[in-house]
Amino acid sequence: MDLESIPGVGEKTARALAELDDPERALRTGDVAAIADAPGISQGRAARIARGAIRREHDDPGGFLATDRAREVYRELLGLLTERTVTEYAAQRLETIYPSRRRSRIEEVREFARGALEREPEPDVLAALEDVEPLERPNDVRVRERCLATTDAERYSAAREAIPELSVEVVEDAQGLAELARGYSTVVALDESFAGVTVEGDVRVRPDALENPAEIVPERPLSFFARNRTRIAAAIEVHRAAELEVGGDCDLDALEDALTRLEDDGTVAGDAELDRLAAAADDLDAAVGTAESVANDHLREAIREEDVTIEGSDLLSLVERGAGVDSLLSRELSDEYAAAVDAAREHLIDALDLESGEAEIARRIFGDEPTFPVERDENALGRLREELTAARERRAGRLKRDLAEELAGQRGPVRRLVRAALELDVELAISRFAADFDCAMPAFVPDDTDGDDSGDESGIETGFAIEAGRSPLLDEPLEAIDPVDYEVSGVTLLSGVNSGGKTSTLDLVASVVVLAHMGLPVPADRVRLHRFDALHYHAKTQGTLDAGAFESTVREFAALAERGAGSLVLVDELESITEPGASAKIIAGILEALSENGATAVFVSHLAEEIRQMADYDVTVDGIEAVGLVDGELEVNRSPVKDHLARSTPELIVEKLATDAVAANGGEVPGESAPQFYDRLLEKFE
Ligand SMILES: Nc1ncnc2c1ncn2[C@@H]1O[C@H](COP(=O)(O)OP(=O)(O)OP(=O)(O)O)[C@@H](O)[C@H]1O
Repeated sequence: MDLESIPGVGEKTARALAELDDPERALRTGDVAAIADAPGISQGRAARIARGAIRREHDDPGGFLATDRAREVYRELLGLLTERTVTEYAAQRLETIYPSRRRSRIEEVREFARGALEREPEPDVLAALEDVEPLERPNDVRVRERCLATTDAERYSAAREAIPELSVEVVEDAQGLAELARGYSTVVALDESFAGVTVEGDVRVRPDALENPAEIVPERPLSFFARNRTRIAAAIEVHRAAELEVGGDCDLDALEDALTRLEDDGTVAGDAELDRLAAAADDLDAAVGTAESVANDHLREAIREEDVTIEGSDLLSLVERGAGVDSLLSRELSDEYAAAVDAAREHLIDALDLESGEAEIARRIFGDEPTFPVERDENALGRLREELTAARERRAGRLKRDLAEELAGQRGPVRRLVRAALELDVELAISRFAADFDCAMPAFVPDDTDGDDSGDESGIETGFAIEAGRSPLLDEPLEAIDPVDYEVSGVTLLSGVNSGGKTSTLDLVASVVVLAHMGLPVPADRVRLHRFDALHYHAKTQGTLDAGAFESTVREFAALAERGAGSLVLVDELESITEPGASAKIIAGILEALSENGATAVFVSHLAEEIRQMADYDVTVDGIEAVGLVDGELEVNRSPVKDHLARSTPELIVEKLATDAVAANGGEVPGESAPQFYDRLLEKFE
C-alpha cells in the first residue's frame, strides 16, 4: 500500500506508519489506537490519518461540510456522541466518522450503526469499560542474570538484534563459557560446537535460541502482559458483562487465571514454593543471628545452673596447657552444648522453613566443636545462601517459562479482545445517543442501497422529509422539545413569527442531514432524504455587512449557484447582509439560480413576501405559525406549514388588541381605543 497516497500523509508520516505491525489493517479499520502507536503520531493526528485513509478507500473528495456553520453543527453533534463514550479511544474513533457524499462510505457506517443500536448500555458494561485502554508496548526489558554466548562474530550481531534483552558475549572456548557461568546465573551458548561440553554452572546449549526468543527470554511476552494486565482484565470483564462473543482461540477463564499469576514487574506471583525460597533467602541472615542467640541463651542458662566439679590436678593440667573454657565445656558440658546447638539448628530450619537438602547445609552452620559463645560457620552460611538463591532463580525461571508458554499464543486473541471492548464503547456511545435523542435510522431516497431508482411515493427525490424531528442542538430536555415535521423538495423560503423556531428548524435539518451522511441514526421518528454532495449552512450574520464582506458573501452564492447542484443549502436571514429592499432582490436572484440548477435549499427570511414578489418564478413559502397568544406569550406550531406565509408577530398582537377592544364594550368606554383603529392596522397586513 502506498501510504503517501493517503490525503494528509507525507513522507515522514508514511515512514512512521510503516513501522506498525499491520498498517493496512489499522488504516482500513480506522483503528486510531493502532495508528497512534506509530512513533510521533498523536491520537488526534491518528484520527485525521484514518479519515484520510477512509476517504481514499471510498474515493471521497471530502468537503461535505462546506461552511463554518455546517462544520460547527458537525462538531456539536460529534461532541454529543463523544460525551457518551467511556474511553478516550472511542472518542477518537468517533472522529473518523464524518459526513460523506459517498454511498459506499455511508453504507459502511450504517452497517456498524445498525449493530450498535442492538447494544444495551448496561451499567456494569460501562463500569468495566473504565479501565480498558489500547494495549501498550512494554518498556525495554533488560535481563541481567542471563547471557548469550557465541564464538562467531556474525552470530553475535544476529543475537544482539534478535534478543536485545540479554547481553551477548563472545567466547573463545569452553574455558570462556566457564568464566561466564561464574558471573551469570544462566549462560545460553548459541554454537552447536558446545554440545556435550561440561562446564560448572547453568550452561545451556541452544543453537535454536534466536528462533525462539520467548523461550530464552520469557520476560519478553511476560512484560507485555504485565504492562497491560489491568486493561486486559478490564476487557475480559467487558466481554463477560456484555456477553460479547469471544473467538475460539481465547479462553477467558484461563487467560484471567494466568494474569492473576503475573506481577506488575513481570515476575510470577502466587507460587508457594517460590515465596518460601524468596523469604528464606531474604531472611537468612536475621534467622542465623536469632539462632545464635537461641543457642547462647540456652548454653548460658545451662552453665549458670551447673555445678562444675573438677579435680585440682585436672584444673592444674588445663591451666598449664593454657586451655580455655572451651575445653572445660567439651569435658563437662558436652551434652548441654549439643542441646544448645540443636536448638539453634532447629530454630533456623523452622524459621526458614527449609527442606531436607537445605536443612543439611543449615545444620553445618553451627558446628559440633564446642565454643562459647556459639558462632556461625561463615562458609556453611555462604553455601546455604548460594543454594537458596540458585533454587529461587531456578524456580522463578521455570515459572516464568511456563507462564510465558501459557500466554505465548494469547497475544493475538488479547489484541482482538481489547479492540472489541474498545469498539463496543464506540457502539455504546452511538446507542446511547440514539436512545437519548429518540433516534431512528434514516432512509435514503431514491433507495440506492439495492439499485432501486424508482424513488419514493413521498416525491422527495431531491430533498428531505422529517417526521417528528427534535433538534439535538436545542438546549432543552428532550421532553420539552416539540417534535417538528418538515419536508422540502427544491428551493423554499421559510417564514415565521419571531422566536417561532426557524433557526432551530434549520439546525434540525442540518443535524439530521449531517448525521444521516455520517451513516448514523437521526433524532426523528422517520426521515427520508436525498443523498447530498455537500451542506452549505449559512448562519444569521450579526448586523449589516461592510462592503467587502457583502461582496464575498455574494461571490460565495455565485459559486454555489454554479456548482451546488447536489447540495443542500440552508440560509438564515440573509437579508441582514444589506438594506432590506436590496436584500430581497439579491435573495430572489439567488433562489432563482439555485432552483434552476436543482439544488435543495431553505432560506429563512422575514422578507418572504417581498422576495416572492421579486422572484421570476413561483417560490414556495413555508411558515411557522403562531396559533395564538396565551397570556401575552406566543403559542407556536413548530412544524412549518407548507405553502403558507406565516403571519408576523406584530400582526398577531394587533389582532389580539382588536379582539380585546371589541370584548371591552365595543370601544364605548372613554379611554379605550376604538376597534376601528385596530381594524385599520389589520387591513394593512392583508
Ligand atoms: N421544536 C421546539 N420545541 C421547543 N422549543 C423550541 C422549538 N424550537 C424552538 N424552540 C424555542 O424557541 C426559541 C427560539 O427559537 P429560534 O431561535 O429557532 O426561533 P427563530 O424563529 O429563529 O427566532 P428569530 O425570528 O428571532 O430568529 C428557542 O431558543 C427554543 O427555546
